[in-house]
Amino acid sequence: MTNSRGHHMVLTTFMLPAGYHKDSWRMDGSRADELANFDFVADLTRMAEAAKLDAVFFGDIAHANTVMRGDIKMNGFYEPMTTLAALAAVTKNIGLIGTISTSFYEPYNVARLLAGLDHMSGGRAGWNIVTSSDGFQNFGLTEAPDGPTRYRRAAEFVEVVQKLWDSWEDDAVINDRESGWYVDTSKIHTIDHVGEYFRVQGPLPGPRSPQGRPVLVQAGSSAPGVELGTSVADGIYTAQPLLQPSIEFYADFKAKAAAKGRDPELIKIIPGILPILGETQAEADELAGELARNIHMENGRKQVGADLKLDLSSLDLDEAIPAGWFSEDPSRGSRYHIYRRKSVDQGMTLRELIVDLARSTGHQWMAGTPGAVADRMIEWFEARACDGFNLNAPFNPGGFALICDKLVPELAERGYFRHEYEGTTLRENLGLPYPSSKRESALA
Ligand SMILES: Cc1cc2nc3c(=O)[nH]c(=O)nc-3n(C[C@H](O)[C@H](O)[C@H](O)COP(=O)(O)O)c2cc1C
Repeated sequence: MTNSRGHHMVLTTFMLPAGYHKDSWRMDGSRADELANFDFVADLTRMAEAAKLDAVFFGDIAHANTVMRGDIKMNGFYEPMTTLAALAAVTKNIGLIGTISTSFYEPYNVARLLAGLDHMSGGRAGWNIVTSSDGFQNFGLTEAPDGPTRYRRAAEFVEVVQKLWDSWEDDAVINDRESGWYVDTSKIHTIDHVGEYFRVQGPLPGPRSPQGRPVLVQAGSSAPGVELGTSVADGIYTAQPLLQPSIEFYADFKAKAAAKGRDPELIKIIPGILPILGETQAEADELAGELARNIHMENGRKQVGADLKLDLSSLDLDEAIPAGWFSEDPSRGSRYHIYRRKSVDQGMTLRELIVDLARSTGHQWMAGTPGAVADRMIEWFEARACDGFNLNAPFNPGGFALICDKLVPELAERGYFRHEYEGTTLRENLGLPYPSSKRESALA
C-alpha cells in the first residue's frame, strides 16, 4: 500500500437501480423496464463485486411519497432484506448492507433477519440503522414522533439486538452424535431485557452468526443521531459536499467516539459521492448536461419544495429562492441547511437548485475524468475528511459501469483501493475485528 494512511479506502455503493441522478431512468440504455426484477439488480451487484467494492448498500423508506412526486430514485422496488438474501446466493465476497427502521420493527425480528442474512451469505451482512422521519401512517400513527424520542427507542432497540446476537456463545453448537446433544445448552442464554420500550426474554432460536455481530452502519446527523452513531456504529454514512466541513465532522465524530472508549480507527466515515465520468472533461460535462436535460423540472420544483417545506409554485425557475423564505433553525436538519447555503450564499436559481438536488441530494458530485475524480477522492482521504466513499451511480447500468471499470481501477492502481478481497466476511474486508459476545466481555 503506497498511500500515507497505510490502508485503503472503504468503497460501498448506494444501490439504486433506477440511477441516483433523478430521472436518469429516461436515458437511452437504462434498464427501466426491468425495475423490481432480480436479474437487473444481480447484474449491478456482480459488477460491484468484480470491482471488489466492500458492499452494496440498500436504503429503504416505508412509504411512497417521493414516488408520488415523480421521483423513483429512492424506490421501494427492492425491499432490502429479501433482495439481499437473493443476492447472497449469486455472490461470494461482497458485503450486503440493508436498511431497517427501528421505528417499524421489533428487535427480535431484526436480530433474526440480520443473523439469517449473515448465515446465508457466509458473514457478509450489514444493517443501516434508521429511525425514519416519515411513513408512520403505515404503522398506526398519524405523524412521526420527534427525533429524540425515535432515537431513544433506536438506542434500546440496538442494545437488544446486540444482546440477542450474543445470546449463543460462539461454541454453543457441539454436534455431538455420541451424547445425542447438538447444542451445549449451558452456552445459550436468555437476555431478560426489560427497558422503556422492549421486554425481550431471548435467546435467539439459532446459533451466533459468522460475523458474531453483523456490521452496523448509521447516518444520523442530529445530536441524538450522532449520539447513537458514536456509541454503536462501525460505519457512518453522511452527506458532505465540502472538504473543510467534512474534515471537521470527521474529527469531531471520532473524538466523540474515542471519549466513549471506542477505537476511532475502527469507525469508518463514508460520505457519498456522485461521479459523472468521461474520457475528457468535455465528455464528462456533456454527460452531466444530458443527465440534466432528462430532469422533469416541475416534479423537481415539487420535490425541492417538499424537502425545504416551502411553497415554490409561484417562483420563476430562473430566480433564486428569497433568503427570507428560509429558516435558520438548526433543527431543520443538515440537508436543509446545505440547500439554504447554496441558494442564499451561492445565489443558485431554483433551476440550478433543482439540477443540483437531482444530481446529489446534498452529497458531493463531480463531473470529470477518472483521474480527476480519483484526485479529489484521494485528497479527501489523505486530509482525513473520510475513510472512503459511498459511490452513487448517476445512471444505470452505464454510469455504474464507468465507476467500476474506470474510477475504481484508477484508485487501485494508485494504491488507494484493493486489487483482491482480503477476507470472506464484510468485517474482515473492512478491517474490523470479530466481536466477542457481551457475555464474554462481562466475564473477562
Ligand atoms: C447516505 C444516507 C443514506 C440514508 N438512507 C436512509 C434510508 O434508507 N432510510 C431512511 O429512513 N433514512 C435514511 N437516511 C437518513 C438518516 O438515517 C438520518 O435520518 C438523516 O441523516 C438525518 O439525521 P437525523 O435522523 O439524526 O436527523 C440516510 C442518510 C444518508 C446520509
